[in-house]
Amino acid sequence: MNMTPHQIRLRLPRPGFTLDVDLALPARGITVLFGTSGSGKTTVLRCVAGLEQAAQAHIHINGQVWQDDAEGITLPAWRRPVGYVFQEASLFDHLDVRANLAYAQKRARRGAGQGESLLALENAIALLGLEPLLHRRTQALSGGERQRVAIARALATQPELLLLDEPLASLDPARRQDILPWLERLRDELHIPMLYVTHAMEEVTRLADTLVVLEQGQVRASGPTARVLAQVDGPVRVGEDAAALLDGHVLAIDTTWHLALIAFDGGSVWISDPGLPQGHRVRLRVLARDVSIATQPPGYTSIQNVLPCVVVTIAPDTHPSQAVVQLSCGATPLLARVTQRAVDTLGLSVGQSVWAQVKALALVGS
Ligand SMILES: Nc1ncnc2c1ncn2[C@@H]1O[C@H](COP(=O)(O)OP(=O)(O)OP(=O)(O)O)[C@@H](O)[C@H]1O
Repeated sequence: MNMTPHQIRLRLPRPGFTLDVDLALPARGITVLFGTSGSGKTTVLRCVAGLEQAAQAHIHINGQVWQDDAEGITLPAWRRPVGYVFQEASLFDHLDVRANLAYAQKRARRGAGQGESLLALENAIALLGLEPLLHRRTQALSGGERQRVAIARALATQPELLLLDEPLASLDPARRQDILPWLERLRDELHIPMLYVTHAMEEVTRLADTLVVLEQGQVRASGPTARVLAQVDGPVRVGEDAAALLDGHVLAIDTTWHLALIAFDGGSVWISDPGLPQGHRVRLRVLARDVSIATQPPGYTSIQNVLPCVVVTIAPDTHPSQAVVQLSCGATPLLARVTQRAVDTLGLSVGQSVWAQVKALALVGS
């Protein structure tokens, strides 16, 4: 993948809080900024958009300098080609969906030809599936539909970077489930990077290609999501939620038993057939509590997935009876939560070859 340089370095001191981050965004895909309330996530987005002035900033996006204090360059907010999606979509209520989008398209950045900007509008409508809604009044939209319009509106301005600040936070759980597939589609199909703020673990595991964990204005961890989540001493290993990610694709479907075989870098697992076609990309969240360990290949077991792995680390868990074992299955990290007694009786040690057992029914593909 072409890793074009999108560099964001920001320093902003405030009383009792200093933002100090250095991020290199991949050319495309979703980089999630994750962290507790007050860790500085929104401030990063506001500084990048030019809505707030960092004391020192170096923001280079797609080969352009948006801000470089060492060079005395600061583009005003209105000249930065950025799309911004907020928690609440503030649409014009007196206009229908198409008119809301057309208004944004007219504001498309200078230099873009009329044809190019109309194409951006039509692409945004298609990407967010808005054709059936184009003539609806915005008051007649559900919360999830409003957010899809807000995202399309941001894309109609032909941004080079899309900023999304907790776009699902104001939606109820059912509406959130409706919109997640659209965000997955953006992640897979958009050719610009997205910086996405959330403190919801489900959005991290479903959407993030790259994960940046902020704590009190500082970057505590960053990197490919699967790697950051699998750090047993990392900031995201939270209680019952400790989990690893398997990024794979549908390799085969067993129609007799309604199972699908998902291949990932290091092996394959059976899951209940999610109804996706062969070759479709699938991301699986594997909770540490659903993984057990055997030191011999197990026979006569109901467990459908037995993966040869190597023990990478063994760390204490939140309760003294438990341990979290980081395993590597080929190139893919896995986590297993087991009892300290099991670690002792099995004589588990770093570097040992073991078999991870994962129940097929514990895995849900998306
Ligand atoms: N305009 C402002 N002036 C001064 N301090 C601010 C301002 N906006 C935010 N802060 C403070 O800066 C810190 C970071 O705030 P920020 O809103 O970026 O955090 P966040 O991670 O986005 O939080 P949340 O998840 O609650 O939205 C907090 O301590 C906050 O109180």
